[in-house]
Amino acid sequence: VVGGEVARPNSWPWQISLQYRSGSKYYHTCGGTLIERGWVMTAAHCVDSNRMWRVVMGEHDLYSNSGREQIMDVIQVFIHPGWDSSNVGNGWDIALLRISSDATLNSYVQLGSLPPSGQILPHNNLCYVTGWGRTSTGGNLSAQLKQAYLPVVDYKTCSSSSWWGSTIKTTMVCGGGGAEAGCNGDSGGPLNCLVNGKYYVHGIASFVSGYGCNTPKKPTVFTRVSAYIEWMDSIMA
Ligand SMILES: CC(C)C[C@H](NC(=O)C(F)(F)F)C(=O)N[C@@H](C)C(=O)Nc1ccc(C(F)(F)F)cc1
Repeated sequence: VVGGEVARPNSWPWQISLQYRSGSKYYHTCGGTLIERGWVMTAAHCVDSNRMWRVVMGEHDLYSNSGREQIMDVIQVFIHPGWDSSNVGNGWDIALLRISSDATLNSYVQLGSLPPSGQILPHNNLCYVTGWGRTSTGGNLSAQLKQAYLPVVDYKTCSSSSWWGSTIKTTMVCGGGGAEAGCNGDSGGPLNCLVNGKYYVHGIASFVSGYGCNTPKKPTVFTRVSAYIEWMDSIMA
C-alpha cells in the first residue's frame, strides 16, 4: 500500500496473509479475504504456481507473534477456469482456497461480507485498500497491515483513453488513481467499500501500472467480486 497509514490492529479482521514455503520458512506473497470459516478468496495470479501455501488470520505485524494469529494450511486451490496467466488484463483474476480447518471467529478473525451479485458502486464510493504490500514502487513490504483510501473510479472514467483504456473490463473495479495505491504484495487482498454504513469486500487486488503503483490516472485495478458470486457459491456448495 502506497500512502495511507498503518491500520489499527485487527480492524479488518477478514484480511489474511497468504504465505508460501521456501526451505523451512514461510514468506508473505499476497493478501486474501476470509469469506467462510473454511474458505479464503484471493487472486488467481497469487496461486497459479505449484507451491506449499498457508493462510495467516488475525495477523497484523508479519514479524511478531501477538497470539491472535490462526495459521492454516491450504488443502485445495480453485482457480477460476477463465483465468489466463499470460494476461491479467483479461480478468477472471479470482481463486478460492480451501483451508485445513475452520477458522475460529472472534474479535480478531471475522468473515468478510460479500456484495449482492451484480452490484456496481458509484463513482467516488468510499473504499479502503488494505495489505502488507510494498509501501512505494520498488520498495519493501510493510511489516504491519496498512490501509489507504481509494475511492471508486467508475468504469466510464477508468476505461477512457487517458486512464486504463480497453485494458479495463466491466468485471473489474478501479480505485484511487492519485498518490495512494495498492502495490505488489497487496495482490489478492480486499477492496473494502462502505455501503449503507457497513464494509463489504467489493474487490480483489489484481494489478497496477508497470510504470509504478501510484501512477496518476492508472488506478489500482481489482477483480469485481459481485461478478463472481454465483461461481463462488458453486465451488463452496
Ligand atoms: C503479477 C501481476 C500480474 C499482478 C501485479 N499485481 C499487483 O502488484 C497488485 F498488488 F496490484 F495486485 C501487478 O500489477 N504487477 C505489475 C508490475 C504488472 O505486471 N502490471 C500489469 C501487467 C499487465 C497489464 C495488462 F493488463 F495491461 F496487460 C497491466 C498491468
